[in-house]
Order: sequence, then structure tokens, then C-alpha cells
Amino acid sequence: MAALPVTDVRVADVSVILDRAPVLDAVSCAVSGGGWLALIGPNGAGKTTLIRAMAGLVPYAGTVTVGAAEARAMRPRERARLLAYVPQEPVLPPDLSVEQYVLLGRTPHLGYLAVPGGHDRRRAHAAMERVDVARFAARRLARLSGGERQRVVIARALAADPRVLLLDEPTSMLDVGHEQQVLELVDGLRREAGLTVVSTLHDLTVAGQYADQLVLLDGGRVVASGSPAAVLTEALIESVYSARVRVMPGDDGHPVVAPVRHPGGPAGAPPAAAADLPG
Ligand SMILES: Nc1ncnc2c1ncn2[C@@H]1O[C@H](COP(=O)(O)OP(=O)(O)OP(=O)(O)O)[C@@H](O)[C@H]1O
Repeated sequence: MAALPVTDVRVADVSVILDRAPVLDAVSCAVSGGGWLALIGPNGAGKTTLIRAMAGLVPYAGTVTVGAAEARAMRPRERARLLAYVPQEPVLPPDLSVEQYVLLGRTPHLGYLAVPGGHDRRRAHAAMERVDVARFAARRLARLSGGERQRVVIARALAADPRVLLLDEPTSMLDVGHEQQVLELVDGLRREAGLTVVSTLHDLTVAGQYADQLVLLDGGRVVASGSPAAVLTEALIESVYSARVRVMPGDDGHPVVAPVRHPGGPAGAPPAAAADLPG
């Protein structure tokens, strides 16, 4: 990806109501160009809704500014060139080939009624290579595994050469090797090409390893935001997730969040004595 101007994203007082229920309540957060902001929080906290608001996919009160412009004021094509969104559960046309689908990522760069040219095919192939799906280029989407499909959707987003990548649980279906590959790739793009990244991530250790800034949401509100070390504390995680965890500094200095087991099974049961165990 060529070096292009970096693009900040700022969310100010964003509120969303869905089916008459408040889902986000005056949420504010910001990420500088080339930064990585991870949205964390329990199920139903509002992470997906916030990322969809940033992508212009749900109506909201408040403002989302991308670069110098208010996102709502942009034409869809202009927004699609700047921002690429990878949904948590994409609906894929089953009969398209991987290559046809990834080429759709070039649509915002094509003139009306124009067909993709050599440059577009090269960008699509580079994106497929990056997430290790080029070998499936001719295969129909219906014939891919869940993790292969997830990588194909990321390839389509990268093929658009966006300045901001919005990723909703991008690695939920990936094995540990492909998870690392995708996260390292995204991290490399932001470091080398100034891509701005906003992602939701459930794995708190992974969120702290890759993002430079975390926003912890609960009940549609921001509970905490800041560096991984400031947000990933045992007290905060226990109060928001009702989870018992240990937080320790990892080898690279980032917090490692490990769930603590209740010895002996359900709370209140005494731990099993060594003599009771088989063998
Ligand atoms: N279309 C909708 N109509 C009404 N309520 C909705 C709608 N979409 C989402 N919600 C509700 O909004 C809340 C936030 O949902 P959202 O998907 O943003 O949460 P999330 O933090 O991404 O959760 P998860 O971790 O489970 O993916 C949830 O309580 C959800 O039930």
C-alpha cells in the first residue's frame, strides 16, 4: 500500500436508538491516523453498533468525523474509498468466486459502468496473497470454510486501499496461526502505510497486544478508555464482565488477562482432594 495521508477518526457524543431502545448513549472516542483503537466490552455492550455508526450504517445523533469531514456529509462513494468495514457476520453471495468477490472491493475506485482493469486485478490479487486466499481465487464462496470466508472478506476490504479499516471481530473464526497472520498484517499496514484501525475484539490480551488504545463499553456507555495497561485491570474487568481474572505483564510488557478457575467446580464446592483423583 502506497504511503498516503493519515486519517483521524473522531466520535463525539454519538447516541443510537434501535427499535426505540437506546443502544449507545453519548459515546465519545477518537483515534489518530495510523493508530489502532479496540472497542471491548461484554456481549450487547454496543461495540458493533458503534463500529456500524462509524461506517455510516446506522443513524445516529452526534458526530463522526473522518479526516476533516463529517461522515454523514460524505457521498457514499467517497466514504467507501476512505473507510472499509468488515462485518462480524458478512452475508456472502454463494455463487461468486473468491476473485470476483475481492474485486468488488475496487468498486469505489471505478467509474460508473466501468469494469475492473489490470491495476484493479493486481490490487485484488495482492490483497488475496496477504491473507493467504489467492490459492482459492477460482473457488465459489459457498465452498469455503468459515475461517477462509473471514479472510476473503478482509481481502475485499484491503483491496479497496482504504485509509481507515473498521473490523468487527475480525479473527473470531480463525485458527491461531491465521489470527496472528491477519493481526500482524493489519498492524504492519498501520505502521508502514499509516492505516487507521478501529476493531472490536473479545480477547482482551490480544486487544492489549495490538491496539494502542482501548475503549471499554458497557450498556452503551464508555466505562473506561486509555492505554491497555490503564483499562485492563482486574477490578475493572471483574466489575464490567463479572469475571474473575488475573492480569499480569507479558513478555512484551502488554497485560496478559487470564481467567481464574473456581477450584473444585461450582462455587461453594470444596476442591477435590488429590487422593480422590483417578490414577
Ligand atoms: N436492530 C436492533 N434493534 C434493537 N436492538 C438492537 C438491534 N441491534 C442490536 N440491538 C441491541 O443493541 C445492543 C448492542 O448490540 P451490539 O451488537 O452493538 O453489541 P456488541 O457489544 O457488539 O455485542 P457482542 O459482543 O455480543 O457482539 C444489544 O443489546 C442488542 O440486543
